[in-house]
Amino acid sequence: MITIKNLCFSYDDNRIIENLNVSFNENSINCILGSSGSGKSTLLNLVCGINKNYSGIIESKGDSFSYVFQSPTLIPWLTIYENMNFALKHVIPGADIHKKIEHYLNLVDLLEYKDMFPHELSGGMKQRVSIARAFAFPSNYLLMDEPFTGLNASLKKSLKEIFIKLWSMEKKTVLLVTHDIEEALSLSKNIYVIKKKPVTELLKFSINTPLGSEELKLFKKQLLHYL
Ligand SMILES: Nc1ncnc2c1ncn2[C@@H]1O[C@H](COP(=O)(O)OP(=O)(O)OP(=O)(O)O)[C@@H](O)[C@H]1O
Repeated sequence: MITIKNLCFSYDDNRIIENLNVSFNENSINCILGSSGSGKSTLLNLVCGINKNYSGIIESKGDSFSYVFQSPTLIPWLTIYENMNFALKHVIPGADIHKKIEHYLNLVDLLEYKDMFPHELSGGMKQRVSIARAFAFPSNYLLMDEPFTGLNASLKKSLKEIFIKLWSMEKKTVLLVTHDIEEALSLSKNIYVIKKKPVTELLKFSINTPLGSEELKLFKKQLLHYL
């Protein structure tokens, strides 16, 4: 569970978050939806401790995080296998690491590419490595910042399927930020909408039963109102 109490944060005079109270469901996918510049990445950076000068309380049990960003952050001079190894070598015992890397690369259908370098892979393949690395890392939380943005529709669909497959096998508490309503609806039952800047509240929508097409249209219209 991630719980945020009375959180305030500014970049100099630019107030981004003002007295925010929110908690996110454990072992579920929580999508944070907001327009560009509304403070989504800032909030993720606060949760994982990159942004430090805040007031208020951010509680997260376990405090270990994996990340997937919009552009895959792979080290160019290391192979795919070595990139995985680099991220995991301090947190996974030496005897287990080889099996673990191969297991996760296999899950994202990239085992045969393990000795290639990032520049030899497509954008979608590199993002699959990022997803494999994020799940291989022994963390409680997975923070995803626009992980499917900028990819074409079929690539986006297959990456989302891979993400859901790994998450269903090993549930982590996911905070995924996006400005894409369709993406949020396709990934999560828990959608938190940033209404405006500064962020004073996240409007929570829980979708527990599948929506009919008319309900869905209405719901999207309601969400668009905030974006
Ligand atoms: N390191 C920084 N220093 C100063 N201002 C920043 C910094 N990072 C972000 N900002 C400002 O904070 C505000 C929120 O930025 P943030 O990146 O959190 O928004 P976002 O919702 O993630 O946007 P996008 O969807 O475009 O990535 C913006 O006005 C931005 O200019």
